[in-house]
This record gives sequence, C-alpha cells and structure tokens, in this order.
Amino acid sequence: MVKLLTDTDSFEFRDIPNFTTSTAPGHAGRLVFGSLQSKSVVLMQGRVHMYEGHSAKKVAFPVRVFKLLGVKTLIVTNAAGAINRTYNVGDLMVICDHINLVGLAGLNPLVGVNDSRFGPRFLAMSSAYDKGLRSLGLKLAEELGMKEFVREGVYSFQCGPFFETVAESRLLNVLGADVAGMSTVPEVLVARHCGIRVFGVSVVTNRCVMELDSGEELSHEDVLTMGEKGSADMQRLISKFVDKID
Ligand SMILES: O=P(O)(O)O[C@@H]1C[C@H](O)[C@@H](CO)O1
Ligand SMILES: Nc1nc2[nH]cnc2c(=O)[nH]1
Repeated sequence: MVKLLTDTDSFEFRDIPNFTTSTAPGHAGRLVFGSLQSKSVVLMQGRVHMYEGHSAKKVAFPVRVFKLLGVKTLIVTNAAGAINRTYNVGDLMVICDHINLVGLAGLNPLVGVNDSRFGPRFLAMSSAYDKGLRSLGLKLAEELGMKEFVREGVYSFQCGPFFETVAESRLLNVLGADVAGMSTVPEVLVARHCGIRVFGVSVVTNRCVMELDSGEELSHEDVLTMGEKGSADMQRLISKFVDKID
C-alpha cells in the first residue's frame, strides 16, 4: 500500500514516543505520511498485537495520536481465517461488526480511568463500522469487478498467537463470526471512543480448521503468502475508497 503514496515522509515506530515496535514477521513498524488520490493520509506499515505482550491500551495508542493529528476516518485491514464455510482463501470481507471475546473479558483499551478529552466513559458500539462507508466499499467493489469475492461479515478477535482449535473454530461459528483474527478490534474501540469513523476490510488468508483429525495445520508463513496475494485486490479497493470518501 505504501508504494501507492506520493510525497511521503516516514518515521520508525521506535523513534516515536510511546509507540511500540512490532516483533511480528511481515509488520515493518513504520508510520508513513503522504498523499493517496490527492488526499492526505497517514499509514501504519505494520502494527503491534496483544500477543506480542502489549496491553490493549498500548496496541491502540497510535489511534489517539491520529485523532490529535485531525484524522477523521480510520481504515483498518487485517489477515484473517475463514470461519464461514462459504468463504474462500483470497476473498476480501468488509467488516460489518465484530466479536471481542478478549475485550468482553476486560482486556480492552477503554478499561481504567476515562480520558474525557477523547470521549465518554460509556460507549455505544452497536454501529461501530460506519454504514455509509460499508455501502460505499461494497459499491466500489462491484464497480471494480470484485463482487464475486468481496463479502460483508463479522470479525472475531482472539488474542493469539495460536490459531484456533477445531472446537474453538466451531464455537466462533456458533457465535456468528465469519472470520477469526488477532488484531484490529482494540484500535477500532479507541477510534469509536474519540469519534473517528471506521471502515474495515479483512483478507481471508486461510480457512479455519473445523474438522478434527483432518491433518490440516495452519502456519504464519501461509498467512503471509496468501496475505501478499490478497493485498493487490485490497490495495485496489482501498485506493478507490480513499478517492471517493469525503
Ligand atoms: O495484523 P494482522 O491481524 O493482519 O496479522 C495476522 C494476525 C497475526 O499477526 C498473523 C497470524 O498469522 O496475521
Ligand atoms: N485467530 C486467527 N487469526 C488469523 N490470522 C490469519 N489467519 C488466522 C486464523 O485462522 N485465526
């Protein structure tokens, strides 16, 4: 994605106060400012995850910096495994909602004293992913000829770093998840808390294993390979999306 930006200026996460360097392979750890479709953007090249040992607050901290920079829209992307059996590897999924098992249990960035300079103590999350932005994303996917493989669904956040057991994947299916991932949701909570609107897209890098003794085993290498393949479609969609949003 960063290659599509012009007039760039970048900063290593490690050089920015209170940012944390990513240890996950495939996550560079760089903040890049620039222009995309004549719009000013700031792009996180990589992110940190709770499974790296960071608190939800630490993971979501950059979003508060974005708020102070004047960011109005947060576009979140991630790699995820398909729980929904109609999804295929390489599909994109516009996120319409999420399940935050980690956060519901108390590990979320809004726990603790509320900083009312950013937002309220109690936060409605019933329309977390902006309806107008979702409709625009799906319309643009159709215009780009991507309708066949762009879905809309529910992202379930698990801490990781392990991929789900068969019973866990089946549980997520019963709960209504379409895909499972290890990121994104802490950042979305902090964005909604401070009034930033959110658009999210997952790239389906694998199908979660839902048959016991099937012999299938997931690996991060497969996720990286398939993520790289899906990223061309993701970039086309996001680029067009940035062009069209106000
Ligand atoms: O940062 P995301 O959620 O895109 O990365 C996913 C989750 C893990 O970091 C990794 C699993 O292989 O990919
Ligand atoms: N939790 C989870 N995260 C992923 N990220 C990419 N694939 C997966 C997956 O199958 N499960």
